[in-house]
Amino acid sequence: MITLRGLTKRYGDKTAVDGLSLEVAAGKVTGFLGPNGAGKSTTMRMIVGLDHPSAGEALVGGRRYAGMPRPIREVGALLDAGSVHPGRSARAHLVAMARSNGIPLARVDKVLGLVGLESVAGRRVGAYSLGMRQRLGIAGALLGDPGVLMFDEPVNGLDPDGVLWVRRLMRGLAAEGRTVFVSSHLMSEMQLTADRLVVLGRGRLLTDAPMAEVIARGSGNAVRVRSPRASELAERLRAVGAEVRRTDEGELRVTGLPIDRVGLMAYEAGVPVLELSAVEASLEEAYMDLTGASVEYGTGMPGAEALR
Ligand SMILES: Nc1ncnc2c1ncn2[C@@H]1O[C@H](COP(=O)(O)OP(=O)(O)OP(=O)(O)O)[C@@H](O)[C@H]1O
Repeated sequence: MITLRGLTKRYGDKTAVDGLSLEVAAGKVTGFLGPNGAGKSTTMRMIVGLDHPSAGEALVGGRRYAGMPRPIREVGALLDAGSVHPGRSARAHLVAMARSNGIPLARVDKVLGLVGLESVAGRRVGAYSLGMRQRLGIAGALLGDPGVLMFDEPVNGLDPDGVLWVRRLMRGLAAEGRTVFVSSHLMSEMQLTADRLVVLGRGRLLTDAPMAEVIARGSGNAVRVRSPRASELAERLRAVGAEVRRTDEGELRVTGLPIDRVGLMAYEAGVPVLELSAVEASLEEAYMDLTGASVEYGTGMPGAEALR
């Protein structure tokens, strides 16, 4: 379990992490989300003692990282896949880590096999692709067989096969009772991987809740209806209190009315309907609703014409 109590990090007058208090439970995958610069990496760095909190504390299994005699046996982390010396081989890197942490060398081949790097383990890491470096970083996190694992953007640079592999790995580690804390900007992937979500915005906690609850709170559940007389239908739907948005020429997104009611109203009004479908709420929409006001480096969502 990871426990954060009033965790705060200031850089000059910038507060990167602002009074964060929460618990990341064992036996679950907890997704860590937030816009660029929200403070996710800084939080993870403080958990593994790479940054010192300006206030508050971060505990793993009730203890500070700095007080652990063999820390990588208790918490494994992939924070920056590019941090390995490029002249070293993957095996040499893992052997050095194992030696300095009292881990049997047999474990090196075990984790190389687990991440699928055994055939290239003797090659210089400098010649590795981004995806291979990610796999090596994951191998390093798993080396000490720790009960707590943290991954900062683990699927960054991985091909679809690698993304699926990471998802299965995270789920498997949680099923073994480990604490898995993982950050990502890929909402669709997170929706498939995490049980619970922690969302940050400008260093502050926006949400700490089960995945299903976060999605249900979003405005994603809706009805899509396509009609050549969309404006007329929109007017009728609004008149009974529905919220109606035009998403495309002749296409409406309706919230606040069940799908049958939308269909019946169109029928009663004699408005032709070309498509009527339920839109499943997605994490992406719920996330956008949650973080809209916290995006620091927003683009204002330009259309393609603005980029020409
Ligand atoms: N060493 C540092 N010195 C000064 N400011 C820093 C330092 N490290 C991080 N920051 C600032 O702290 C804030 C939080 O950064 P952090 O990297 O933790 O965010 P993040 O949520 O991981 O973002 P991203 O999704 O872009 O990786 C940012 O505004 C960043 O510029």
